[in-house]
Amino acid sequence: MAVYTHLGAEDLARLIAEFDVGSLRSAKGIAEGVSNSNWLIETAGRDGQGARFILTVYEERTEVSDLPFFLGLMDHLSDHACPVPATIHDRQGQAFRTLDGKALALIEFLPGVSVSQPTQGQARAVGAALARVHLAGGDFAMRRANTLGPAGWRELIDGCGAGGLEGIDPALGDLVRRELAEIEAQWPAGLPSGVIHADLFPDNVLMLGDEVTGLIDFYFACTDLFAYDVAVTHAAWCFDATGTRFDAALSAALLAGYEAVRPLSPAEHAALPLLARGAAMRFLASRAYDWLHTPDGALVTRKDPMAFARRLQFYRENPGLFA
Ligand SMILES: Nc1ncnc2c1ncn2[C@@H]1O[C@H](COP(=O)(O)OP(=O)(O)OP(=O)(O)O)[C@@H](O)[C@H]1O
Ligand SMILES: N[C@@H](CCO)C(=O)O
Repeated sequence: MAVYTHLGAEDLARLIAEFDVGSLRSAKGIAEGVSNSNWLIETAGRDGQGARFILTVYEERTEVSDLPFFLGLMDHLSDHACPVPATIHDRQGQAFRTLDGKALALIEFLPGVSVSQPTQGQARAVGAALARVHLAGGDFAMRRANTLGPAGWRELIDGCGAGGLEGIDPALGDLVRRELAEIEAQWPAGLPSGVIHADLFPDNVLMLGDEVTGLIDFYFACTDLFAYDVAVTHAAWCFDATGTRFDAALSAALLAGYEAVRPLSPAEHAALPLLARGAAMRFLASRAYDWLHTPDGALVTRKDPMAFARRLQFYRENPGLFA
């Protein structure tokens, strides 16, 4: 359950009074999510008709110094007609506050649910929404380096320690070392870049039918290659949860949706096979690290690194996939 911080009723009421959203009516902890603590907040609203918000308390994984980028980007994309929640600024105009040493933000509530078995129509809509984010980020002034690019993957893998990967699966160490070296050596330079989401998994997309109603969780967003973001989204959407079954129809729909809004250049197309191996490596590395470092008895469910080792192998064995 992802509510790591305890906030009493009085704390919450005092906190909500710092925003012009009406008085607190209810607050319920949200079980989904692993990084931060989230509550669904109901208030009287400015007009007394009721209003809903998400309250996020940022835990260790989110650097407070990155919040101006993340929250500024959400506001920017929301202003540019992307389905992204805006942040509610407090009465002093601040996008985030601190309480007991932790940063927190009040965020617009968006309707919709996260799908677990996407349809082609939904994959197409997600591709189009991603392309809109890439275009709308064009005049966002702030930059943030991708801390989970190739150098960050190597750090995570090194952090798994001698024999760590083999403890997860006997063949994992060899696969990762060989792939990491190849991906690093061939990583493309000079492709179009800008603001990317970098973690657009189904659980970070809210949908109603085929409509994308919310893109959330911008806490890995950064400045990097657009085509890498396409590859991340491809790896996240086009396989079953175990990474065993690739769905070619979802893949075609996702890419067609993206290209209907922002066509990929020939160089971006050519780079996709390698970028997809990189995307699989990114989640394999963070999941393997977490797998080995999450204490027994922790409240969060560890995510299976092998689901991305299988994707990595699939991308490696099918370089013609994006042709
Ligand atoms: N703006 C929003 N509108 C509606 N629901 C939201 C919104 N933001 C978050 N949620 C709900 O809260 C849940 C947890 O949010 P989120 O995924 O951002 O948590 P997290 O712990 O930061 O993420 P992660 O698990 O990816 O690290 C989501 O699955 C969604 O149900
Ligand atoms: N979306 C990621 C978690 C955030 O990095 C995963 O499924 O591993």
